[in-house]
Amino acid sequence: MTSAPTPQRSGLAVVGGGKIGEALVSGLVRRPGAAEGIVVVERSPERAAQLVQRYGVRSLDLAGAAAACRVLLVAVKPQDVDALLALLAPHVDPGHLVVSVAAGVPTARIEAALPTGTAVVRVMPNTPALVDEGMSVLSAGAHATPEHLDEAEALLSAVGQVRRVPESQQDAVTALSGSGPAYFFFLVEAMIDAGILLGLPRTLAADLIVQTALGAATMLRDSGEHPVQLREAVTSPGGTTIAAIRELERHGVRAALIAAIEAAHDRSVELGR
Ligand SMILES: NC(=O)C1=CN([C@@H]2O[C@H](COP(=O)(O)OP(=O)(O)OC[C@H]3O[C@@H](n4cnc5c(N)ncnc54)[C@H](O)[C@@H]3O)[C@@H](O)[C@H]2O)C=CC1
Ligand SMILES: O=C(O)[C@@H]1CCC=N1
Repeated sequence: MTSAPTPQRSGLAVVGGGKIGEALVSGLVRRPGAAEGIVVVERSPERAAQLVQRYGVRSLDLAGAAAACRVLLVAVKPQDVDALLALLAPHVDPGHLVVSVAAGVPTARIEAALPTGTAVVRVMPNTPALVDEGMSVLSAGAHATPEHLDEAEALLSAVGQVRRVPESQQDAVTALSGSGPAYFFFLVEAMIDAGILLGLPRTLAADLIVQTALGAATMLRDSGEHPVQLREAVTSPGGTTIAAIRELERHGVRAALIAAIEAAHDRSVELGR
């Protein structure tokens, strides 16, 4: 008996057009001609219409998207993944690659809900994909080949950097780079508040801090120096910076950051159960 031929498809379906779904779509459509190959599947019709209007992508239901697209990118909340996979499973065949960005959810749980042998790649992206400065970290499921990983990497490298890790490291990755942008935004927000306390206009305080964050991030990336060296270069003997650093240490900011990131890791593990 010969099995039915696997359909040849191209294209990407983003299932779940929320915050990260939009960040990925917005970056991916910047490639010339890409928008016509991108489909969104969104539970909310209003949200679907918004994404179609903003990015020129198509909106289809799950069956239509699975028929049209090779890569099915699952971007719903971890709590909604099981319900979604139950709806998706009847439409998945060996010609598909399923990519999940759901925090914490192991590839084994996704594979168990889909036809036996389905190729699954777990990815932790982050929202700076919106500006092509994303950090996406990939892990292969049991049936994903190096070619599947290459395919997922090619997709995500359009919106920033890509790394590969064993899946056992994904909860830590989620806590660092997945949630990471929020920590920096929080820090920036607090620093702007400090400017307000010191009597600066809010717009000036924001301009000073955003440019300082950008400059510091660029130095971290490009100087080849360790963060400690860069911080020491700012910290003049008997000066202003050491007065601030002493307060940061006195308030346990280093320990607070470590504890916060550990809490994010633990929540990722919990979401995966
Ligand atoms: N927001 C972020 O920075 C990141 C989020 N993630 C992961 O991405 C996933 C989505 O997160 P967000 O975008 O923040 O959530 P969100 O709540 O903004 O978006 C989820 C979207 O999925 C849609 N949806 C739910 N069930 C659906 C279904 N059955 N069919 C079609 N659409 C459906 C919802 O209407 C909503 O628009 C989560 O699993 C999260 O762990 C991963 C990395 C970063
Ligand atoms: O907060 C969350 O659960 C998601 C996963 C990583 C970033 N946002």
